[in-house]
Amino acid sequence: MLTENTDPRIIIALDFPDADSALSFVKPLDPALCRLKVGFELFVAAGPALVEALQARGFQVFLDLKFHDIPNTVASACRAAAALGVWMINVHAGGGQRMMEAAREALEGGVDRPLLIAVTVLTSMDDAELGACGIGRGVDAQARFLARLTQESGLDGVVCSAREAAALREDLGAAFLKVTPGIRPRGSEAGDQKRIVTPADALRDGATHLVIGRPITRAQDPATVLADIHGELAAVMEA
Ligand SMILES: O=C(O)c1cc(=O)[nH]c(=O)n1[C@@H]1O[C@H](COP(=O)(O)O)[C@@H](O)[C@H]1O
Repeated sequence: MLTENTDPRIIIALDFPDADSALSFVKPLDPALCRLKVGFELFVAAGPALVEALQARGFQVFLDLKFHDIPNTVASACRAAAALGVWMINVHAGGGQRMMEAAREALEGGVDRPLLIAVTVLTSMDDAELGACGIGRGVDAQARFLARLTQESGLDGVVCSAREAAALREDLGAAFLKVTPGIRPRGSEAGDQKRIVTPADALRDGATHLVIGRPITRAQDPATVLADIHGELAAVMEA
């Protein structure tokens, strides 16, 4: 049997409308082979009870609520998220250094505190879209800039595209987490993602965790797609 008991680097994005569909989806999945990401849609619909139900089934949960507000509000939200016993939480790096430091300080001293990471530039954006928001330096430079700010604020890592992972490994080291959505196995549809990368290339370029949603959640046989991706990653690690 395929196992990766220590630190499954694949995080499945559970973008489902309600608890029942999420729980029936995870039934055939092995918690040794993946973690689960609960985002806005599912958390708004199903709340902390769903997070607890997933944890009771043995899964570690990344609560992806991308907090972005004044420092005091974000710190309180992070404290509330940590109380759920989740594995990872996130904020937007664009909230600034004081906001990120407040988030980190809110988690200090907790037993088994969640990992805290910050979103740099969304993987759905390209240079043109970023430029239209008034940021003309381009996606690569902006992601590097915000990742450095995140490290200086004392966080554990960033959410970025795997396209930026190699540069961030160079800038900030291999241990700084690079959690990469926009992963697309060869032949799967990009959807709304602009900066996509295959699982093998992401790992090769220094992604520490791969967030994968629709290519697994919309597959006919999700457990087989997950096993195939593990096979692709194992080949990179053995090479
Ligand atoms: O923070 C995230 O997880 C995130 C950041 C980002 O820049 N891009 C991004 O796609 N995500 C999330 O990653 C998941 C990607 O899902 P798929 O595009 O279906 O693989 C979604 O749940 C997004 O909310």
